[in-house]
Order: sequence, then structure tokens, then C-alpha cells
Amino acid sequence: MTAVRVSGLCAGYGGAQILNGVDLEVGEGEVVAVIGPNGAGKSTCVKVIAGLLPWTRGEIEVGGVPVTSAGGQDPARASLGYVPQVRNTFPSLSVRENLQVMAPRSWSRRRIGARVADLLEQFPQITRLAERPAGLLSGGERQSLALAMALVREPKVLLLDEPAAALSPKAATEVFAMVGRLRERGVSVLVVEQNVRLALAASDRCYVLEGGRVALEGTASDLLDDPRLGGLYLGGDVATPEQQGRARQ
Ligand SMILES: Nc1ncnc2c1ncn2[C@@H]1O[C@H](COP(=O)(O)OP(=O)(O)OP(=O)(O)O)[C@@H](O)[C@H]1O
Repeated sequence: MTAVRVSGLCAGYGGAQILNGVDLEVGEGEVVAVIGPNGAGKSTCVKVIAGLLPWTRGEIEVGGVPVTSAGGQDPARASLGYVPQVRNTFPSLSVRENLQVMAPRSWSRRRIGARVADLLEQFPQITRLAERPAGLLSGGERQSLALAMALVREPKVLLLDEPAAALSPKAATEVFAMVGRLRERGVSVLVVEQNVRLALAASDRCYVLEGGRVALEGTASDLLDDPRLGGLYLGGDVATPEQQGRARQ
């Protein structure tokens, strides 16, 4: 079963078409990264899947169910969680309140309390910060909270838009370690990431988007062997530490 399948997706803003026929898939329990140059359309693609933007052509399926309308209310999107790149927490609410507001209205106070307690325990960076306003958290703590918020409703698929943007290398590595733990719990993840090395190290497969189209796709080792990847990144060093080690052997 495919968690998310997108085919021939075209979308944009007003008259400007940004996505020019994107095809991508996330398998169940897979972590898939979308990388590519600035302005390639990575965030736009995730926003369309999440229901924040309409699309003009192509198909989107979530868990094998076709999405038929823009907007988060489409029933096919019920199993999706989305973490936007910015403004992903409520700064004046405490960590606990940020988690509580993500629960469906139909849940009892008891059920909400139990779910929030469970998530606070699962995310060590915020475990002891439950009563702190989100606006006072560090970047890494705030991203942990944003991830936990997206998990309140127990989505099967998580869409993450640059969760490590503006974080220190250590905090970015911790965020991706959390993404790895989500995979262990069976959550499928589609993550947009600017840092190619981090994306390749943390994902099962990667898509390289360029000019609103998939230019390359494959596993980390497929892509590292592909000379076109270097071309897209102006010769930047994209090898993961593990692969650099292997190359030296
Ligand atoms: N709300 C908007 N209105 C008009 N154009 C937009 C809007 N948001 C993004 N764009 C344009 O769409 C194009 C793709 O943007 P998008 O944010 O999807 O790229 P990206 O690949 O995520 O880039 P980056 O890595 O820099 O975040 C860019 O040219 C951008 O300027």
C-alpha cells in the first residue's frame, strides 16, 4: 500500500505555474525526502498535498484514496499530519496547551490528557517544559513541539516542511533522529529538506525537484553515485559521513 501518491501534479500561485507535473510516492513506513535548489517548488508541493493550496492538474492519493478537493477537510486527508516551516506553534500558549488544541473536539478531556501526557513523554526535549510558553522555547525545542502537535491525532502520514531550517547542526540531527523514531512506529514521512547531506542520511529515498519537476530520484547511495546530483548543487560535498568513511576504505 502506498501512503501518498502524487502524479502529474501541476500547481502555482495566480498565473504563475510552479509545479510542472510532479510524480512522487511515499510507501508505508517510508521516510522520503524532497530536496532541490531554492525555488524549485518543494514547499509548494507539500502544501498542495496538505490541502493548503489548490492544484490545476494531476492526481493525489492518500492511503489509496483519491483526494478530490483542496482544503484539509477532504476525507482522504484525515490520516495526514502537516508541520509548516514557520508559525507552527502558538507562542503565547504553553507547550501543554499547544498539544491540547490539536485534539479533535469530539475527544473527552481524559482522552486529551492521556494523549498529551504520552507525547510529552515521547519527546524528551519538551518533557519538562509542559507549562512554558512556546514563544520561549529554543528552535530545537519548538520543532519538537511542532512535531508532537502534528502527532496528536495519530496520523499515518506526516508531511514536514524543512523541520531543521535555522537549527544548529546538533538540533537538526536531533529532529531527524525523531523522524527516524516515527518511522519505527510505522508513520510514513515526506520531508522537505534544504540540507542534502542530512536528507540523504535520514531518508529511505529522495526526490530531487528542479523547476517544479522531479529531476532525480533514488536511495541515498543511488543519488550519491549519480554525477547529476553534484551538478544540481554546484559541486557541494553531499556525501554522508558513513559514505565518506566507506569511500576512504
Ligand atoms: N504565496 C506565494 N505567492 C506567489 N509565489 C510564491 C508563493 N509562495 C512561493 N512562491 C514562489 O513559488 C516558487 C517555489 O517556492 P517554494 O517555496 O515552493 O520553493 P522551495 O523549493 O520550497 O524553495 P526554498 O528551498 O527556497 O524554500 C518560488 O519562486 C516562490 O517565490
